[in-house]
Amino acid sequence: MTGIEYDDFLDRTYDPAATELVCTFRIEPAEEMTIEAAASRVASESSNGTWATLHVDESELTHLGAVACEIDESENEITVAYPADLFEAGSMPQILSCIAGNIMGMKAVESIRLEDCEWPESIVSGFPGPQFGTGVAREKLDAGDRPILATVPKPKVGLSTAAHARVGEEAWRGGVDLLKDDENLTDQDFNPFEDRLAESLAARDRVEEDVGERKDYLVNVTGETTEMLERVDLVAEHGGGFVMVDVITCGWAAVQSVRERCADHGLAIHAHRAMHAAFDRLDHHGVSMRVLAQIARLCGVDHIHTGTAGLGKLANEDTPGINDWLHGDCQGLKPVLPVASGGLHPGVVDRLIDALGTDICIQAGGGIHGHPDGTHAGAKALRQSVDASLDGVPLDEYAQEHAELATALDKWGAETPR
Ligand SMILES: O=C(COP(=O)(O)O)[C@H](O)[C@H](O)COP(=O)(O)O
Ligand SMILES: [Mg+2]
Repeated sequence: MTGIEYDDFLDRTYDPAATELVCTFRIEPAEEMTIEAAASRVASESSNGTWATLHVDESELTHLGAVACEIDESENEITVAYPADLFEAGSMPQILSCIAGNIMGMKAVESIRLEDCEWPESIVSGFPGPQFGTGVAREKLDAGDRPILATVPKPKVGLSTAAHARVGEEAWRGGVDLLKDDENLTDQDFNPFEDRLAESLAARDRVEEDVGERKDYLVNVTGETTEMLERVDLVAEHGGGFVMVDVITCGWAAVQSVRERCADHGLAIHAHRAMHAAFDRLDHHGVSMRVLAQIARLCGVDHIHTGTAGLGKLANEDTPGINDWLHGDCQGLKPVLPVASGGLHPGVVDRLIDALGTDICIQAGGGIHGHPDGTHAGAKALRQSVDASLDGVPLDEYAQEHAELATALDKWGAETPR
């Protein structure tokens, strides 16, 4: 018989093996508890320990205990190494039930935030990663090396199917690459899914024919999983190239199913992150956007929203740092295209590209449809602001020869909205 206690999960001299999943947490220990004691409880509860000392027959036990191995008292940061055998291959729900499960509500910590993960090959190999990733700019669209431009019709819900498709057509003709549904538009009576899909893709085909640039539609397939897979099939039947999924509200298991079905059809996945802030907005508790983006990449989305580096309407974590991770190597997975969205308009595009580079998608709703001369002019203004930024011409100078941009700058200046 052997006893398993909290102390067994702490070893400050331990050097994690390359096969282990290494997680960084920020923790606030409970009152009168040392950070070492709290760290060992985190490692214990998230692997194979519990609150009581256990007595187990060694011969019947696989050693799967995690080790709290680094503790930075000044930052309240701890590192925990998890043996690969703790995890079921290719199951994101099971991984999260370990590393972001009970520990999030454990009384041994006042608060706990999963900040970052280092994903070993042994775990990554169980996941597909993106099918296209940043390659969509050239494989599915004609964006070349410039940022992909996308727009979401506003109001976000309530437009009829015909109005929605018309707004999309105007935006495509004005120069955006992608029409996108909003996160809460799925299959409601005022704008049914299949009608919207058919009408929008018919409009896309007309525009492609006329302007000679490939365009596409990020149609929101979000729903119950079986329903969602049927919607994915419909997108393929109607000749679409992308689906959009609200990945946090659907859950990662559903995203994994959608990824598999999308591979059958060669469809790319645009990940909207509505509800992410419930996990990541507080800097001392929850799961960071960095980790959510990592999970999304493993599960295989091609685009994911990561914020605007503070230039939009929503609070952002470290957008440049997250984007660097999405663009960088992760055990050979394809890179993911980061999407900047939420309160963007032509007047902030130069600073956005300075902050995030060109390998991004720039998505604007109000910043296009709120243009005083309407959607077509708004789309032209956004494209002009990108062209000016890539040519290194100040926006106000470029606006002297580009009326749509001039009107947008008159309206919004370079302000960051709230
Ligand atoms: O509706 C919009 C953008 O509309 P608008 O351009 O009118 O603000 C997007 O759903 C969110 O901004 C997503 O934000 P994030 O990318 O931060 O998840
Ligand atoms: Mg939205």
